[in-house]
Amino acid sequence: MPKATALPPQPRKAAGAAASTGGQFDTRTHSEAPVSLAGPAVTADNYNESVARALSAAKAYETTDIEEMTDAEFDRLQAAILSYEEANGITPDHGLHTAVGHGGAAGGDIEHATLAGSLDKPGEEKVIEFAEKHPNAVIEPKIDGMAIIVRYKDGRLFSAAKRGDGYTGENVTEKVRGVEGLPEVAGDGDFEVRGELYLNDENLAKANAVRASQGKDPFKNARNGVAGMMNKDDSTYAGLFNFAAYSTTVLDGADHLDAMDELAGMGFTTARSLLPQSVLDAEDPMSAIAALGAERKGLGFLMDGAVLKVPTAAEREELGEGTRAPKWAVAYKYPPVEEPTVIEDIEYEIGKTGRLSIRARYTPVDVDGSTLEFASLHNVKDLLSKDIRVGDTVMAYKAGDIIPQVHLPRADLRDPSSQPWQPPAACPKCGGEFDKSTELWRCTNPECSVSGRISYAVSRDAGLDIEGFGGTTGDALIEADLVKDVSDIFHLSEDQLANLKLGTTDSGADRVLGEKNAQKIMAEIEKAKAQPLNRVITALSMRFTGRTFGRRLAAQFETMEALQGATVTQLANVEGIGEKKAAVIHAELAKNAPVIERLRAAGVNMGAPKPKPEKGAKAPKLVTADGGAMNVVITGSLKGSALGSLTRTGAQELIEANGGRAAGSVSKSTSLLVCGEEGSSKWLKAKELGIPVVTPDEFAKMLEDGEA
Ligand SMILES: NC(=O)c1ccc[n+]([C@@H]2O[C@H](COP(=O)([O-])OP(=O)(O)OC[C@H]3O[C@@H](n4cnc5c(N)ncnc54)[C@H](O)[C@@H]3O)[C@@H](O)[C@H]2O)c1
Ligand SMILES: [Zn+2]
Repeated sequence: MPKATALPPQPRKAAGAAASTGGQFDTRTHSEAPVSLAGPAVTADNYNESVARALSAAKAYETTDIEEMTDAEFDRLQAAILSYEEANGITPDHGLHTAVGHGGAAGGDIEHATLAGSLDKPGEEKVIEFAEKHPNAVIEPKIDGMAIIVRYKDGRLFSAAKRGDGYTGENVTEKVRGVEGLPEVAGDGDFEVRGELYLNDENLAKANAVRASQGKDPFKNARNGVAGMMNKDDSTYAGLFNFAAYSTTVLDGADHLDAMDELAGMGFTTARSLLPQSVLDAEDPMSAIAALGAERKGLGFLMDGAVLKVPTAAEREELGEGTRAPKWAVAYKYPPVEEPTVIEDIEYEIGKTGRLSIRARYTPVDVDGSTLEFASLHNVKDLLSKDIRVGDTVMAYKAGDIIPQVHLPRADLRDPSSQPWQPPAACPKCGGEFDKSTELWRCTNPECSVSGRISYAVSRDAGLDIEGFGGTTGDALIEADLVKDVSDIFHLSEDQLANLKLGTTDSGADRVLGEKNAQKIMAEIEKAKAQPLNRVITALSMRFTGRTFGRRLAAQFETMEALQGATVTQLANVEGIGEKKAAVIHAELAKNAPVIERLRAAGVNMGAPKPKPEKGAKAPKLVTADGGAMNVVITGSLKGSALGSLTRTGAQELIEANGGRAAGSVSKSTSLLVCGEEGSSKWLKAKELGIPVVTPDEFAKMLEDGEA
């Protein structure tokens, strides 16, 4: 079971960022040493098993959409195997380091004219060395998909094959006809084009829509998508690929750049044409590589590296081919954008708006240049559907390069005794109940969050009755720190409201409250300044000053000043309050003095002493024969009656303004029941106790005529 950890308040984030995740956590990265999941070194004990694991992963990688490990994990495992073999003089025959495909690919029925090899990825130092040795080398994007070798005969697409084992490959001709960037007709000659079959974001989305319609999980990424789609016998994904060429025999003996231009002229997409080219500076090749890498996000397709190539045919000939890759090119692979790590805890926080945010804390891990430690987990539903558990191995990545996320819990690495995560039963901050009506759970305790307090303060029934202030608008004001307590409402400017950011539109523009709405709310705020004192007291959201006590305190002290000056004993004498509550209210009043002062400064009603009844003035209407206040209970709907415009609190205020006392339930001490529904439980009780019952209309008349 994950333990619930209530966090100390976190530094604020921009409202937009918080809104996009529903999260409140500070997601800054962290500087502890990252974890490496390289696994144990390869030893005599695990050598065979390590090779088998690598071969199995390579096979799955080549022929299915299943990724048994990440590329970085695979590369580390392969390097560990190689170094064990070198240290022990082993000459392996498993094919993991030879030809292509890391032993994963089988040959096929199409023979390649020349070796369809891989690319050497020698690491930064060797890449720099290569650039220094070949100052005329060009740089181009390395697209992450699947290599295909396409042959044209008389200018018509004749065959297409996978790379296979480097010598022969599977025939995929019919699968690639009609693919974007790969024309069916090109000139009139015989030639070969090699290039990458890949998925841009648009085609990945389309392919995933196909999968969704078949009830299948989406592809994990575009690379796995291509492998999975090429493996299918059906034509479900026909046309949903992209193609970009990176080598050709179309111009015999020509410079690489000319050959690529020629292809582009024939209607091919070339790898070079996909990205604005940076020029390779032999003195500082890494800066050009970094510049190309900086374009990675927002490209709309996967690019996993940069390729440095010697462009002239003569030099290529001279340098020749290695056993698995040409010697005239090298690739630099960009650091992975996600890394595996282990979830250590699932943590909760209740934000200012009362929303539950959930995040995972995991073993710190280096991803694309920063160390990550936390991931936003969105909402309860999302977390349950992903089935992420404490102890799980997950992939950590940066979403939009700011807010880290995790995905893909690895069921195969899961401790068999691990338990599914359980959402918290109650608010971890106050123990209150959750409102689960939307995906972002919210604590319903008004005292638990700023938002809870503010929505209570502006509510029509209990508070200052300010319309248009709840929901999104209220939350946005709170997120933007424009409203921290009720007094801030009365110091808002029309400009602040008009420019309040409520979210973003579909096209990414800011959605603001706007002038018209701002004017309406300003008018509501102005009107609220005249609300009766009892509502102002209640709107302060102090403990024990809800509707009923708000009214009793207002009736007793008449002005805010008098209430603030009241001693604990004076407060305790108010009906129903008593010593204990009085001490709390006294302390709350002192604590809220600055808020009250700001309300006063804004012109909010602070009450006025009641004028002494003049001689001959009418006596209050709701008094008993012995001069005490009548206990009046109002129940049922007031709609359609003479009291129809009143809320429950409004009706209770009316009773008290007429000298009565509003009560909630019928008992022996009830003097009168106002009830429009014969036969209701209160009506029956009143009849049973012999208490007079009047309809709302009769009651309104009573107050007019003074016939109580
Ligand atoms: N996750 C796994 O389980 C798993 C298993 C096996 C291999 N792999 C990954 O596969 C990769 C190894 O495959 P590889 O040997 O084919 O190397 P590679 O795919 O990294 O590089 C060679 C390929 O790059 C492609 N390419 C893209 N743009 C190019 C351009 N502009 N010019 C030239 N070539 C371009 C070509 O298809 C070429 O065949 C490694 O990254 C490894 O991590 C992963
Ligand atoms: Zn709470």
